[in-house]
Amino acid sequence: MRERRATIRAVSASEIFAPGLLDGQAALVTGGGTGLGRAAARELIACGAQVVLAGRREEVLAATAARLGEAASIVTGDIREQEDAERIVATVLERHGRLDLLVNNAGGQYFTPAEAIATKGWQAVMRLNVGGTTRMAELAVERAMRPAGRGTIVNVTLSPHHGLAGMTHSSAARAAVESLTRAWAQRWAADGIAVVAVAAGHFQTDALDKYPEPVRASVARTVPLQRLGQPPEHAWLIALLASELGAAFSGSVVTLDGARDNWFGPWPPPTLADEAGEVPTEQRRPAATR
Ligand SMILES: CCCCCCCCC/C=C/C(=O)SCCNC(=O)CCNC(=O)[C@H](O)C(C)(C)COP(=O)(O)OP(=O)(O)OC[C@H]1O[C@@H](n2cnc3c(N)ncnc32)[C@H](O)[C@@H]1OP(=O)(O)O
Ligand SMILES: NC(=O)C1=CN([C@@H]2O[C@H](COP(=O)(O)OP(=O)(O)OC[C@H]3O[C@@H](n4cnc5c(N)ncnc54)[C@H](OP(=O)(O)O)[C@@H]3O)[C@@H](O)[C@H]2O)C=CC1
Repeated sequence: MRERRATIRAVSASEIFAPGLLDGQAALVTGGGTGLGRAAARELIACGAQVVLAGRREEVLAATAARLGEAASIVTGDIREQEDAERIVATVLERHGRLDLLVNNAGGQYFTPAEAIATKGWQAVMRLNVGGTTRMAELAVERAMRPAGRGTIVNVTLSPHHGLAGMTHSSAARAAVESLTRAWAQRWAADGIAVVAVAAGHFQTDALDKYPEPVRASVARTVPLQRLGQPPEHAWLIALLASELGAAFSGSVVTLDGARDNWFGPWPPPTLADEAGEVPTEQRRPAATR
């Protein structure tokens, strides 16, 4: 069996963790087809886990799974919808009979001044980042982790510790996820479940292409390391938290932001505002790709 796996292995061994760190584990990564989710899935597989990638776009998930090999499989669904979320968790259990790790990675927002956020836009960001994250966590606990008496939930958030003046909806949503992480860690401790949040700074994924160019250009220069985070660095932290050490972090928010946070300074940002004080906003994704 070992030999067979070696011949069909699509993901090379972890660069930093011992082989077999996560052997036998089943993981669910929401938003696993792209960016940080894809990198996490790759590292979890490199450490021995079986990984189910969830998201709304089948072609994106399928392309990633093809690159990751047979330890990866996909399930489509929208985590904002209860039926979809239930089906996602049920699919993991049908395939693997267990769910050891939920990486609650699907999330996002758009960049715009607070006063320009429509009620519907505020609700859209809350439904995804707070509602979707909560729904997935509760389903994973009820259907898989509590019955098994073990499990780990990693909530991927973006670090809002200075407040996100250009994304106030996400600032509130991510702060809520941090608070929920602490509360869930207490609530589910007796069930053997660890809950941790990873508060990320700026990582070089395709998703950053959607932010206004002047914003992107200025960011790397303001990180002490003078560079953006790389997805494998984020993925290594996810794998570490999936290991036995994860339990010791339960209730913690681990900040991985190069000491930059996602925001600092006044509004409007002097480097972005034009003479009238206007700041570039974000274009919407074309409907077909949303
Ligand atoms: C280095 C660089 C550093 C850049 C600066 C700092 C970056 C910090 C680092 C963080 C990086 C990341 O998080 S990177 C990850 C980014 N990835 C994502 O954001 C992907 C997921 N995001 C999304 O799907 C969307 O942003 C989200 C709003 C959450 C959901 O969109 P949907 O269209 O599905 O939402 P719906 O429920 O249909 O509601 C749509 C309503 O939302 C509002 N709305 C949605 N997009 C809008 C937009 N662009 N401008 C205005 N309004 C918008 C409108 O009111 C819409 O109503 P109508 O007008 O009536 O339709
Ligand atoms: N890149 C960065 O610098 C940072 C990113 N983050 C956070 O990390 C996470 C991943 O970011 P990143 O990889 O860069 O960005 P992406 O936009 O590539 O990732 C978002 C993923 O979530 C999926 N998704 C979005 N909405 C839903 C939904 N309603 N149901 C199911 N899946 C959904 C998307 O797939 P699909 O559209 O097919 O559903 C996509 O795969 C996000 O939560 C992001 O906010 C935090 C800090 C920094």
